[in-house]
Amino acid sequence: MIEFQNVTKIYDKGVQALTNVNLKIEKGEFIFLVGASGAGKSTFIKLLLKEQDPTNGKIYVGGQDISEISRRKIPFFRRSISVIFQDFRLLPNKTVFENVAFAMEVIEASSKEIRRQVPMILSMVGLSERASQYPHELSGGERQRVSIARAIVNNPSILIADEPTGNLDPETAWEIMKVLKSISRRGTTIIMATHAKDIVDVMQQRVVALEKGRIVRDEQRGAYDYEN
Ligand SMILES: Nc1ncnc2c1ncn2[C@@H]1O[C@H](COP(=O)(O)OP(=O)(O)OP(=O)(O)O)[C@@H](O)[C@H]1O
Repeated sequence: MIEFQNVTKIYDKGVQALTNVNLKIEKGEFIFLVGASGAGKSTFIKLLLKEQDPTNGKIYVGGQDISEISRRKIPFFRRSISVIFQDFRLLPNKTVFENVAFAMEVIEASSKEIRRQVPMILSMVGLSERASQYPHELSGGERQRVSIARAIVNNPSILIADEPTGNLDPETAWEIMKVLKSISRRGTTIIMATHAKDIVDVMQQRVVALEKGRIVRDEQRGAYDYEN
């Protein structure tokens, strides 16, 4: 469902962030993207989201060459891929319910659909009791669960998690991993960029390692295998 074919990205000023990257990711896979700072993880994610264009090579998502998506269709494309971040990025003046509902309002879902869908997703991430609270009234783990709820409420086929446990203590990080795993079991493809060695080692998922812009390792049930 995702395929990088010989993808190279050279930024202005000549920085070569990715070199001849070839990678196939099937629907529903859970992948850890690892590598030292500057190895090219964020570039990989930006190319996949079509925030940047590759200098060379092709990227296919759901069988479509994403370089051929017209400007007009980019918003629809972006709906199929959601992202969560280390710093949650919630709207501070909206409640938990409203933060999640907002993602549906943006795509013009009806209020009936919103009333049906948001409670269901909040229950999935274990936040039913927190619906009317504001982000500042929540723990870090709860905030990340809100951001996950918001990311999946419109049923994306791909969820990108960019260092999602980076701001969380180990126990809370594991709670978030359980939530991500349960989402992946529903068929959502998950790509998680991370430096969290413990998590990668215990989860035993596919590990793709980047080093200086090249894929140096791609293992099923892999380990982190790096010094942080
Ligand atoms: N917009 C840009 N313009 C020029 N160079 C860039 C740009 N973005 C990233 N780079 C460079 O490309 C290389 C890869 O960076 P990238 O952000 O993809 O790495 P990363 O693996 O995500 O690192 P981190 O773990 O620190 O987030 C680095 O050398 C970086 O300095």
